[in-house]
Amino acid sequence: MTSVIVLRGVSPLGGDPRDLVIAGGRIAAVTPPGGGEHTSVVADAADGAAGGTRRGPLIVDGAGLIALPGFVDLHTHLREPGREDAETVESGTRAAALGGYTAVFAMANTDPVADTAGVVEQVWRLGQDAGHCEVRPVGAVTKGLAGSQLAELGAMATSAAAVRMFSDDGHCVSDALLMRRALEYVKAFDGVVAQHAEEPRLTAGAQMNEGAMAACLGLPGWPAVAEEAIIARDALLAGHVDSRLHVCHVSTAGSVEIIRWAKAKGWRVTAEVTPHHLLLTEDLVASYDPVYKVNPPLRTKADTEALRAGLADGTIDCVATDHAPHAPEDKETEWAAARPGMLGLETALSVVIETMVTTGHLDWAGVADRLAAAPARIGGVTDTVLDVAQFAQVGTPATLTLLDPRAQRVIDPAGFASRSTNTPYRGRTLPGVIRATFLRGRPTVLDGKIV
Ligand SMILES: NC(=O)N[C@@H](CC(=O)O)C(=O)O
Ligand SMILES: [Zn+2]
Repeated sequence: MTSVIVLRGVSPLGGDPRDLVIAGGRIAAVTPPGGGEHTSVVADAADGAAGGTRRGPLIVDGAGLIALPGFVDLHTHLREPGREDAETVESGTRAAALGGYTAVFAMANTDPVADTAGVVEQVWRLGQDAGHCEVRPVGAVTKGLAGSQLAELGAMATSAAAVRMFSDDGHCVSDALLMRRALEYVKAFDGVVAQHAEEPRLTAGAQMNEGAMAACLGLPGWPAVAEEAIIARDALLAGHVDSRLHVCHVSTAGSVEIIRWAKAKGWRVTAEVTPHHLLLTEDLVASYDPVYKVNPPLRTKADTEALRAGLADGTIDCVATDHAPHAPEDKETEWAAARPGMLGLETALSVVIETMVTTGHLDWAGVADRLAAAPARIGGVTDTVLDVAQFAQVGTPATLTLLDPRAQRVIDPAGFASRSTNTPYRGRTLPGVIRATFLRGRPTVLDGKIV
């Protein structure tokens, strides 16, 4: 594979077209778009950057494509070890690269649970071997996700996987003292505790959002307050011990208000929203199709609107997919028995365009911040720019994705790289197609296909 690449006529952050020359894993030159006799200028720049060895750069026709920094997903379930039938590190990171991602945080609710240095190192190594994107393992907060004893946080932080984010996701750390201790402990290595905010006593037996729709469908409700009470408590704890809290998959308007309040206090609280909570609402549950079953549940239109506004104004820092693959026997069953969770990696950008760009909530620089720079800051990812203003400048890492904002596609999981098919968007036409992804100057996706 050639080490010099020229991206011809791409629009960084949706701005004026440029030729980007990539060499040595970084942006080596940025020039006005060439073509014709300008080719040699670009090729010369590439040669210079490559140390004078002419190997013939790989030319990528980027006309009409927008270049954004590679996306960072703070919330991915890769299912390995334990449920390799639903997803593996290899298949999940392929899905990630095809979705424009260059780094994913692999959640700890595997089997065995990622609560020791051994398991997080195993996942990290599998990610290195697959090579489709960076894999950053998330360590469990409590042993076995059981919520009673802290896991070996320090051992995971100092392991080869260098864990910085800890979460019992799938479960809430509901014990306030344990949550306080975890927040205090991770300060030693600038870690962050990512909370799945769900007061379990308020959600026992819950099957969907609590409200009129649940009453109508005869399903036990999952009230907004079960999420909001934990977020408020944890924000207070994070403020009290001056540590970093990250709130997973925020789903209610009230949660947005609480996070806005916590940030105004100056506490170190960050938050993510999933694509599905930006787009989908609880009425879909009327079909009783378990593809719409997810934790936290799909909420109301008013909630989606508050989430969009919160993401637009930065109250919610970033988008995270909560990519949750499930095998057919766990998902394609009756509603009450089905596992919660939906796929996200291969459709996230499209849903963000549909809900945030088309609606005028975010421009492309805003998308770059919410999908790449902000999660990189929260997770401590260094290959992605931490400030979108630094993107596509000479010397910055060539970790980026190229997308066609005008192309539409009909979502069909048969074409997904994921091993699972539980997408709630099957049959929908959505905008935006990823054409290429580069990780430190190396193509992971070209022409919409894994390299
Ligand atoms: N979101 C879900 O509905 N499910 C996730 C767990 C989680 O993120 O809470 C899973 O692991 O399947
Ligand atoms: Zn969760």
